[in-house]
Amino acid sequence: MTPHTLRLGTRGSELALKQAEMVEATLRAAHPELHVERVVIATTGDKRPDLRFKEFTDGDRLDKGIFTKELEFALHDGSIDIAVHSLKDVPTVLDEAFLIAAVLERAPIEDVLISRDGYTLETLPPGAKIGTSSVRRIRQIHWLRPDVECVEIRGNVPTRIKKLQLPSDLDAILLAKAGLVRLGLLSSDTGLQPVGETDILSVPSDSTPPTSALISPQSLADNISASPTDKMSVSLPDFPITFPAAILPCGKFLPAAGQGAIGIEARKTDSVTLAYLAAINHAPTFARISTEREFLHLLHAGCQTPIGAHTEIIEDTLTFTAWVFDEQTPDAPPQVINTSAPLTQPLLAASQAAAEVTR
Ligand SMILES: NCc1[nH]cc(CCC(=O)O)c1CC(=O)O
Repeated sequence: MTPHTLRLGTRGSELALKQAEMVEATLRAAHPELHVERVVIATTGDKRPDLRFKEFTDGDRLDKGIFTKELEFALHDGSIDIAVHSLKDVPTVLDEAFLIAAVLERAPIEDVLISRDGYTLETLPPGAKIGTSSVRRIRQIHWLRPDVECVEIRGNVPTRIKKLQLPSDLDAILLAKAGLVRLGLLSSDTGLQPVGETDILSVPSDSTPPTSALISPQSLADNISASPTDKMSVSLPDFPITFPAAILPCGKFLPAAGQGAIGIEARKTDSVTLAYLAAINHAPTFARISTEREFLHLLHAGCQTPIGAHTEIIEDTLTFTAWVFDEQTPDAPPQVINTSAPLTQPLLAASQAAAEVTR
């Protein structure tokens, strides 16, 4: 019998191809008999790297699907069976013929500040210029550090990193940790060690004081602010400069809905494909992204709306935090919303949160 072939549509960026590879590997592991064929499709967002996000319009409305539309055309005409997306780029309202049928296990969801001089959000000098085109990142930066300036940049992940090279008027850029990890560009700074390890090693073996006495409050503070989990570096192959990178913890800086998740879109009527996908879906990730995307949907928001969203699963409970910035009032602080719901009811955490938003 000839094996069943599943045609997988993806964008052609380095990150998209990496993510397509991950989906292919997961499908093959679950279905060794399946033949997966890759189809690379350029999207409007890829074809016009010169345009700013605001300049993509569909009729007179902002085009929300610049990285997804062409993949959906191919799903429609049957030239592909599944479309692989960075879920945060996928509009929350899909064509009624399609659904997000599965997600892979989520990567880290944080944003990362990459700079030439090893800045953190706190140590950026006044007047520093930060490259990002995301309204969510711009509003959070403006709120947390009104004295620094955001500058629009576009391009794929490596292109943006290279924009930090001198002569550049950028002091830092913001990117998602997920993309850096998937492209293998992020590494821990080896000079930094976790709290405890260095101090304990320096103790003579014949004395055994309690470990707490070995670490002064100051060294603890230094270690916490420079722990290897939040101080890292970014380097590109074939590029001479390594840039320091600071991970922005989710308690301080909120990611986008769906950040770090890879979504697989399929035709609702294609039961054969849906069965293949059901077997690879990562249920906890699916619950989390369902809350995050439903919240945006209820607020009629897209990826170009200034909203930060963060879910966590704690035992059988899904907790949700959202920061909603008012689009009309650039200096206003966000509304901060916290809800939780049973893990089995992710949409409830979203509807309760949406009901709390006043506007
Ligand atoms: N809008 C671009 C985009 N879409 C997904 C990612 C990164 C991977 C992810 O968040 O899943 C990026 C780049 C970035 O924000 O740094």
